[in-house]
Amino acid sequence: MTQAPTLHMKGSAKIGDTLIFDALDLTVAAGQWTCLLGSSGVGKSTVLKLFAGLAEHVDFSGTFGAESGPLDGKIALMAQSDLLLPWLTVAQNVALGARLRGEASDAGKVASVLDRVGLADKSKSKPSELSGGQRQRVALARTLMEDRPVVLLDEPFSALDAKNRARMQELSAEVLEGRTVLLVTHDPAEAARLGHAIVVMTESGAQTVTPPQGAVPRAIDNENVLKVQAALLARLREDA
Ligand SMILES: Nc1ncnc2c1ncn2[C@@H]1O[C@H](COP(=O)(O)OP(=O)(O)OP(=O)(O)O)[C@@H](O)[C@H]1O
Repeated sequence: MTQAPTLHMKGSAKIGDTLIFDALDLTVAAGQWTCLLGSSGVGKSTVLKLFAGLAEHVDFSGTFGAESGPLDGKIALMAQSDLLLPWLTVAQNVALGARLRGEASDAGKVASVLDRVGLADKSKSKPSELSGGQRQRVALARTLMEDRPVVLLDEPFSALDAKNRARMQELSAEVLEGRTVLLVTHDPAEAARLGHAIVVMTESGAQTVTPPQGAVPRAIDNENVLKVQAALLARLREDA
């Protein structure tokens, strides 16, 4: 894998005549998890789409990118909607990246990743035969298949039950260790568990919140994790 870069974004974004965010100054440190929270509609997904080069509809003024050079081919994005292709099986959807690049897919790796997300028995199913949480785990598996130094995750665990959410957080932290990860989440507990850095986005910028100490994923019942979770929830309620 190429060295994981630091990302930055500084500026404002409009869609048509509507200002989406202003004076944003965001740094996503190399090889770490940065968790981005904030009210619905404040522009979190727009930030991810800008980094991924998928925001043609957005009028951005400012600078963004990696200090080390172009991001082309370095990013894996897991979007909010799962974007599974309905005519492909689960295994074929997980292998889609390789297929789109005209490469042979690694069947062993696909089987292993599906096993780790708990869907080994669904590999031949079509997306329409899955629950919402199962579909989200297929989309996560597809993202984890990609060997990219930058990984952008837009509410990747939002549809999961509590047990699977904890498991998928742990799996993602393990598989994505050393990569630059920007995770959009509405869940203060998730941010306190996974964030090396925690950023709350508002219409007028971004404020950092000090994360708990310790390696990620942190224990859910750790006293400092619970304290940061509570402080973060209070902070988010101020913006509501
Ligand atoms: N294609 C589009 N055309 C017009 N407006 C858009 C488009 N995409 C997003 N928006 C608007 O831009 C704003 C920011 O959207 P974005 O999806 O980035 O917010 P978000 O913070 O990720 O929200 P949520 O937490 O609800 O997912 C919203 O007001 C949304 O309505």
